[in-house]
Amino acid sequence: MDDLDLEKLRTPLAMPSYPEGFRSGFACFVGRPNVGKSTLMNALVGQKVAITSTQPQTTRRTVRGIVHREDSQLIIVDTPGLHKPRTLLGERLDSLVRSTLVEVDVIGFCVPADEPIGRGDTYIARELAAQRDTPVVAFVTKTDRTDRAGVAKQLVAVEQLGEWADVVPVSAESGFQVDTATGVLCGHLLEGPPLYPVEDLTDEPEEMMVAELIREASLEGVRDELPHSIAVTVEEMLPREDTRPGREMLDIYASLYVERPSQKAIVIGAKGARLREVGSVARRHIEALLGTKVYLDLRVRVAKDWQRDPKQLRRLGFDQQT
Ligand SMILES: Nc1nc2c(ncn2[C@@H]2O[C@H](COP(=O)(O)OP(=O)(O)OP(=O)(O)O)[C@@H](O)[C@H]2O)c(=O)[nH]1
Repeated sequence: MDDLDLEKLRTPLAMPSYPEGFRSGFACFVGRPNVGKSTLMNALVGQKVAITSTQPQTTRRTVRGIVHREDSQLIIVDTPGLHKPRTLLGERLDSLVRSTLVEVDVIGFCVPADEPIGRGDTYIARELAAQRDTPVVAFVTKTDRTDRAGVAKQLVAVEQLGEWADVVPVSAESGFQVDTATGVLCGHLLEGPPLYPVEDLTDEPEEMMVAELIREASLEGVRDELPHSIAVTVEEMLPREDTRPGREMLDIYASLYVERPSQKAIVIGAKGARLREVGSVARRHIEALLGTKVYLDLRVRVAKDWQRDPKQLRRLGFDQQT
């Protein structure tokens, strides 16, 4: 325990062991609205949907789901811009979309089996062709909505739209080829360790996410002074009672732990100014991610040398990763 390397735990969150040849990485789904991206993603992820912002890479993205397999871990990221037809079908893809397409290891391009290919599909296909460094798997979705001949015809049509690493027919509704879809995507990941521990994300994904957002905000500007000394726990997350419809509010009580009183002073700042800023930045991010108004009660506590104390580590949620 004493030799626990927290840096390692964080990026990536370490798991005890993983099989040789294990693959891990990121994917995103693109396609015009209503083609079944979200449904397919949920089908791939199954029960293990986890919304989190914990981000082993440099740029923060919202993780929509994580597919855990024995031989691989596929992390599906969400790109807000990809869901906005105006952005996607407009004159250009915005930079967020472009940067996501470049950052992920594999892109899933969705075209429904039961609709003729239209301008929207062609436009996206052209844009994807420009992503030369990232493999694109084309999915012909909603195959349950047409017959075999219809699916075959659409497979040919999609094939001709661009240079795809694979073209896979799939139905999220019936489950047809869902495992194959996962397998094909995972086949494009690089060898590497799991980036997220299974239990953490399935247990309390939202608390984890909130804690991570607070930790991120608290490190802003003091990374050099307090590189690994801050841990955050979320004590309680409760919907506020007696709110009027449309004015729902989530009360979040969180503690921010530092190791020494001197660090506490840094985090709090002169007359509490820094802590207020941390709270307000974190709150904005939490609200954006959870889609609800948030009241954030943030306390700074000193947990003396928490990095060296097994009990403290357990309390701060690091025990499962050792
Ligand atoms: N029959 C059938 N319906 C599906 C399937 N996949 C998705 N749908 C339906 O198609 C509609 C659109 O699915 P979504 O997953 O929301 O599509 P999307 O591409 O994420 O849509 P946007 O969020 O608007 O971009 C929903 O009504 C789904 O229930 C499928 O495999 N079979």
